[in-house]
Amino acid sequence: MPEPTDIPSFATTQLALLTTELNAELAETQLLLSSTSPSTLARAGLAILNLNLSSQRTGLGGKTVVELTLDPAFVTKSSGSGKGSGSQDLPEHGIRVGDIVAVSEQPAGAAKKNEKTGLKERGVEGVVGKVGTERVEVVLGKGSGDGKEEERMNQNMNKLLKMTSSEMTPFISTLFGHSSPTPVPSDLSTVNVEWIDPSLNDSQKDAIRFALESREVALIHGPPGTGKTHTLIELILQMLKQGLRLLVCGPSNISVDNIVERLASYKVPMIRLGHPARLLPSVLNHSLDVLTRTSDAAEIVQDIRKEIDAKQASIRKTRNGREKRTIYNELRELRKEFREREKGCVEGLVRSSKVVLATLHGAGGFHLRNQKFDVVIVDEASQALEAQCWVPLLWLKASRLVLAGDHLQLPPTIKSLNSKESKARKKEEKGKKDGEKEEGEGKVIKGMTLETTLFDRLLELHGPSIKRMLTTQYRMHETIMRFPSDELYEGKLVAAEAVKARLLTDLPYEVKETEDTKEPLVFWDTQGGDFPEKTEDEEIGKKAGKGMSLGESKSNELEAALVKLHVSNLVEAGLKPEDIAIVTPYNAQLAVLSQLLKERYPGIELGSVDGFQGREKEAVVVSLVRSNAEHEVGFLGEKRRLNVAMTRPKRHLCVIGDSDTVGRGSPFLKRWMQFLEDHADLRYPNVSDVYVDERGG
Ligand SMILES: Nc1ncnc2c1ncn2[C@@H]1O[C@H](COP(=O)(O)OP(=O)(O)OP(=O)(O)O)[C@@H](O)[C@H]1O
Repeated sequence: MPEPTDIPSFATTQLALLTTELNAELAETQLLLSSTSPSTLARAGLAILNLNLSSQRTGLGGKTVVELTLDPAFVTKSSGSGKGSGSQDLPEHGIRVGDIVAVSEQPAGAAKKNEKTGLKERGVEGVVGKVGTERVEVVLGKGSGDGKEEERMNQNMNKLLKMTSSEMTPFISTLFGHSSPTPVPSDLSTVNVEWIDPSLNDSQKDAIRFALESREVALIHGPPGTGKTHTLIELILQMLKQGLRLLVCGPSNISVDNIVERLASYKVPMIRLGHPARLLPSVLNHSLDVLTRTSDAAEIVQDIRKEIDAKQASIRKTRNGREKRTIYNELRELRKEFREREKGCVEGLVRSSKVVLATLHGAGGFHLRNQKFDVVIVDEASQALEAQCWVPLLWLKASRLVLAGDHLQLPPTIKSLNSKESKARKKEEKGKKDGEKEEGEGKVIKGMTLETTLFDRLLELHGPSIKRMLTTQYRMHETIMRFPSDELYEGKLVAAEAVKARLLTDLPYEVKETEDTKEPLVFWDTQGGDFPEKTEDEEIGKKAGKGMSLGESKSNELEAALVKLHVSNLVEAGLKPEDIAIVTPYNAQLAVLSQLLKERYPGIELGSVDGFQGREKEAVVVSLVRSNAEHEVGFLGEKRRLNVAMTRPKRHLCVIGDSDTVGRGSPFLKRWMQFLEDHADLRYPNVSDVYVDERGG
């Protein structure tokens, strides 16, 4: 077993890494805002220009909501639909509900001509509440409610840094490897559980029993399609039956909402903390903001609200100055009481709640101050920064933890991994002698990055005995599953009966049998150098700035033409474009593919591998892009990225790439290329194939 982690050193390292990361993020946004004009941002879908404030109201939680529509004076041919009534369709943009945005004054007149200098004024921050064809609604105020994410993570790491030995609970000691978790018997089949969901499979039941028996920490390892969330729902229900109080978290709002939605069907009374504009509409009824207005306890708060409204109306009727002043004084008192009662109501609601759900960051908010939970459960834990996980753990003095995730898919996205600052920091680390400490600090742990998650670290510290893996997968055809299972999951994955032999031709609508639709796995091998890659500066923020990067990227136009050929063959056979996704690791290739396909097949989904994690489709085409004489594969070399790419499809996976370049990238890639050669339906395309198609279609 590896050495226990020195806590001050861990905290010092995390603090340094978090600072580097924050600086990298700031630098990227700064660069974008200072070097890019508003109109360029708008072209990239990152801004909407020429908006007017059309209305303003008070929304949920007393937050100000502004509605923005296109200024009729600025309507251009490409935007408005000319309905005449003043409202016009907004131009194409990539702004979505839940995005954090700034509403700022647009440079006018002479300033507009000089707009190359970019948007210096950041404006008012808010969260997008609604997006319509003609209007956007923004809920003003800070996105995450209270406090910046970075500040909260830093506070927690500082707390760890200064932790005294009396504060070191057995739980924290286990999390750093200073003690081992209380052993759980390896055979749990005798543990008696009355299952609420009878359809659970054996590995899911085993994982739940394991988590129920564990005292400090349990990991539930859920490879692609194995029903990780499904398992967590049963675990939550079982823990509630045992009378435990639970805090359920995830790194993103969507990961939390996903659980709220599924728990709701079991009528579990629960509270979802978080900014209402960032929650799915289906979970709003469980949100603290709404419950504060609708629950029984809220009635007494509402009574005062009515009184305030009535008093306010009476001011308008009063001419007498003295009377007015009296009413103002009364109003002030009423408002104070309103705030106190609302606070009491909120506290009461949270205190009486057996399950509270929030993002990891949200769990550090003031609503949960001094709250005690028996177990903290974190879904998608391998997508969360470790410092994020410490927010609920330290703030709520947790003593028992369940993490669900898959450390063999992509970790959280880190911007600073290759930044200048991070390189400088590494150099500085190198200069210091091993074990050298600054006064009052821990030493910096070499080789630690923010990509190392709590899930990874715990596995490394305590070994596989602290986890249980789910092994039946409900997504992929057996042939698609084989390689990732053998390479990454010890060959343990089993395809569920219902999915293991499913083909495109078995879809509930008619798909003709062709040489493509009858194959679960197709490989177009472009080896030979006729399909070369190209290096280009990545376009900014294609599609809503997701995966926005200013670095250089790779594309491969001929390979993109092959993608188009394959897609058109599938569609010709009857497959709906909505059932097809194309994924590629390179944003520049995404742009090329988008131009080639989006207009002809609007329903098709195009995405980066990183952006497609967590998703699935009936048919997936993977464009590998790299093809060069030097056999360079760049970040294709990352196993976890390839794992995500190859485990998205249900019935059909088509890989397009140059086995000669890709196969020399790493032993893993070599084995994958060999596997495809042995098990996929192989095609060796000629450049003329795609040229013919281009002329013909
Ligand atoms: N025991 C089961 N029997 C039948 N279907 C199941 C079972 N467990 C999970 N599934 C199905 O498998 C699919 C994936 O489950 P779920 O959405 O819970 O997984 P996830 O953990 O959220 O996703 P992933 O496994 O991709 O991370 C769902 O369609 C779910 O209905």
